[in-house]
Amino acid sequence: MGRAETNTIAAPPPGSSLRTVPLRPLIDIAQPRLALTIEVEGGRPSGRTIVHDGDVCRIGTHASNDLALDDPSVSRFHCRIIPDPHGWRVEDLGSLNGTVVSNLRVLNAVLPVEAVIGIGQSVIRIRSTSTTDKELVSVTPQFGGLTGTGRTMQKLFAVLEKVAASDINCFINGESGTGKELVATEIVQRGVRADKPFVVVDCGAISPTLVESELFGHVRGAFTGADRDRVGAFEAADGGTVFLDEVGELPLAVQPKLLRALEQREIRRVGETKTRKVNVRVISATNRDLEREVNNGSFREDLYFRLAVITVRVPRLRERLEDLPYLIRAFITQLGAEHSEHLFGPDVIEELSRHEWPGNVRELRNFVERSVVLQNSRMSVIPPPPPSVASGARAPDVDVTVPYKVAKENLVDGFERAYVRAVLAACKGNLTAAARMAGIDRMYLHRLVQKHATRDQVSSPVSEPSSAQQRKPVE
Ligand SMILES: Nc1ncnc2c1ncn2[C@@H]1O[C@H](COP(=O)(O)OP(=O)(O)OP(=O)(O)O)[C@@H](O)[C@H]1O
Repeated sequence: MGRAETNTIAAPPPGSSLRTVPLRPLIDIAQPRLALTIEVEGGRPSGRTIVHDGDVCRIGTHASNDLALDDPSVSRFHCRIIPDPHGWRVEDLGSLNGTVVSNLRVLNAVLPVEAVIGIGQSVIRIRSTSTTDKELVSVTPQFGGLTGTGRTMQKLFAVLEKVAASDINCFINGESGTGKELVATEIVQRGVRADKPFVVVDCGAISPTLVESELFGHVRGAFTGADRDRVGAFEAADGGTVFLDEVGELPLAVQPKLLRALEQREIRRVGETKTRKVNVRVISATNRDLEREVNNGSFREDLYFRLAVITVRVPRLRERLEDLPYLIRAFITQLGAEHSEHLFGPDVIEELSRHEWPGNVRELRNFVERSVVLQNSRMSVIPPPPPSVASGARAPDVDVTVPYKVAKENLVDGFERAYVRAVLAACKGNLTAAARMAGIDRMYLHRLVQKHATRDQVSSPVSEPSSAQQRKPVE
């Protein structure tokens, strides 16, 4: 099992299976390293060099970047360089003047070991290496409810330990199903506010007109249907923590009010003039690219910095395939299905490591559950992912003879109907499983189903286990 004990490679080593993975694996602590030499900065010759160890390297004019450039033609958050199974990848963040590699403007490109990139009037030479002090250290694959053995997850656990010990606002970024909510829960449970209220608000599952009331409450008569006073999430969590899930969905109109709550530590219920003091820690998460949204003006920069005093990035499952056997073992234990370990032999792990996992750990968990139930772990039993998880979705056709608002409503309507139908079909009509797969609140999915009357059209029987939902918008 020697090869199973290092995980600088992405895929689980050949021959690994649940029976053969060590309980305390070893990781190679050598870090990927970038040397960035700024040859030209804002049109002027420079020559300064910075060395960046580890994860994502962010470049732009804002001081919070790993490489902050003095160049007015560079965007605040211009691009980032990300470690990737093929080396390093440069990703443009919707910058105004673009990112150029080998005379080509690129949105997303894998870099050679040595590359020159042009952004604005700056030129940066990038060389990738890795730190030389290789050493193998033993790691615990578990951090509370989070399983992860690879270098990225072990680094994440170390960061979470520090974030939990502090009381600052924290922003969690990662694709859907990577474990952001679990990360938030670990931070809270290990922090000083562990025994205080923890209120979850799923900003993506609330109608935009109701978000303000969900966050800050309202008084009777504030709007049609407000027939009694209502406490919002911030008041309900006083002394504790508010978790703003899908914070990227927060309407622009509500953003200044959230900023005020964070800066002044006071809120105002909708329909009321007096303010109320609150003492709340805010943890927020999104699978959207907030730096890109700041660049294009759909998310306020000042709010972003208030929320993201520290940013925690949760890696995609694809970036940490060495964790597959450990995750599967954890899910099997949670299911009490140890008798099904035989379903995940080396050939199955090998097959799973070739899958893209667009739904990340949630998709893997669903797969393990289904495999245990069906006693079949072949990939062919995985239904195709619902439409939203495809990242490179094609831009829709637009009809400019229809007013913008109507065209948008029609489009959203069609998307909702298609999504609900696909996710229910994928989960054989099980509403709770479908809500979990879609990453939305079950009640919200239920409302969508009613709105589009889609459930009747799903051929499989609908089952609704009575298990309580873990995540609800505040009541
Ligand atoms: N590292 C992990 N170890 C064990 N289980 C995990 C891990 N990451 C995610 N999961 C499981 O995967 C599922 C999805 O996790 P979670 O809801 O935290 O993801 P998320 O990133 O918040 O998703 P979304 O953005 O769609 O809300 C949950 O069942 C969770 O328990």
